[in-house]
Amino acid sequence: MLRLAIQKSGRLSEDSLKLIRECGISFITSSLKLKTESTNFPLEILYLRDDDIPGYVADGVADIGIVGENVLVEEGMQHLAVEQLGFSKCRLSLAVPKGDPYEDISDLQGKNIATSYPKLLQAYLDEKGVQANIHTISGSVEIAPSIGLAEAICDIVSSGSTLISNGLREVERVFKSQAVLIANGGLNAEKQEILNKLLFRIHAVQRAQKAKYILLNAPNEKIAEISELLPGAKSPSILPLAEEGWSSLHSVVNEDDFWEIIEKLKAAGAQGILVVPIEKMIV
Ligand SMILES: Nc1ncnc2c1ncn2[C@@H]1O[C@H](COP(=O)(O)OP(=O)(O)OP(=O)(O)O)[C@@H](O)[C@H]1O
Ligand SMILES: O=P(O)(O)OC[C@H]1O[C@H](OP(=O)(O)OP(=O)(O)O)[C@H](O)[C@@H]1O
Ligand SMILES: [Mg+2]
Repeated sequence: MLRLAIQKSGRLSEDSLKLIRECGISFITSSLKLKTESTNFPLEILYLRDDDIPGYVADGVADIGIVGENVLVEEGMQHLAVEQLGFSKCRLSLAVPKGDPYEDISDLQGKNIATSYPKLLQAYLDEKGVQANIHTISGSVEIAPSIGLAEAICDIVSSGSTLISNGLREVERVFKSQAVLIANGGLNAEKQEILNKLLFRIHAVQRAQKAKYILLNAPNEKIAEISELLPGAKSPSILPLAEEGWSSLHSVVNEDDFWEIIEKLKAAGAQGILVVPIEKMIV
């Protein structure tokens, strides 16, 4: 049985559980139970505070975990990282009160900065050759300037709405983060095999998230031109339609460029274009 540590409640929780479920792994959740076993995969899930996850994985209390890269690097545990998971994307940024005449990082020389990430911030300031006083606080960092605790803050930003609500302006991006899967380096062969199976499923889910299945109708004389626009997994499937002289083409397109491809397909004579999500994708 492999032990997975995930955040009990917070910004990582929902998507961590969603990923495990999309891998076809079933388990029963209850807000009171801090440990559950999957009913169809050799996995036990521990629900923890995110800050504790890297330490537990390093000590072998948990075998694997899901945590933000910001926490992992802050705790000096980046060697545990297995791979990025593509959710809980955010950045660690410096911000000052919006009326502050900030021009560049040298304006923070000798200032007080409140943060929950003193090591990441110190590394950034060192790199820029700036000396400042770092005040470590564990939460509600955005309040610090308005209560006279610091002239600037360094905290997690995603949409930026918390900064705006607190009259702050983002001035420097210190670190880019997303959720990452971490693992203990000394897993035995049995646990490593379970992890490999889990990774195989995660990759199938991730590939599917980036891809769309596309179906369209085209006159036969346009098939070659349209096929060129549809790289697909190999090459498009072509099926004859009941109507003479027409075919249906099926393929896979990348989410990032499908709008552009669709414009080109229409211009090339494609009709009845359908784009549908893919649940799993194995190559
Ligand atoms: N607004 C956000 N958007 C996207 N990701 C975020 C956001 N805020 C934080 N994160 C990411 O999610 C992780 C967990 O954030 P959260 O705010 O839930 O942590 P926390 O309050 O320290 O939780 P815990 O109670 O488990 O200690 C952060 O370390 C960061 O990687
Ligand atoms: O840029 P935004 O989209 O506004 O997000 C940023 C906020 O999100 C996180 O806090 P969260 O809401 O998770 O609360 P917390 O302080 O309890 O961690 C983070 O600490 C910021 O305060
Ligand atoms: Mg925390």
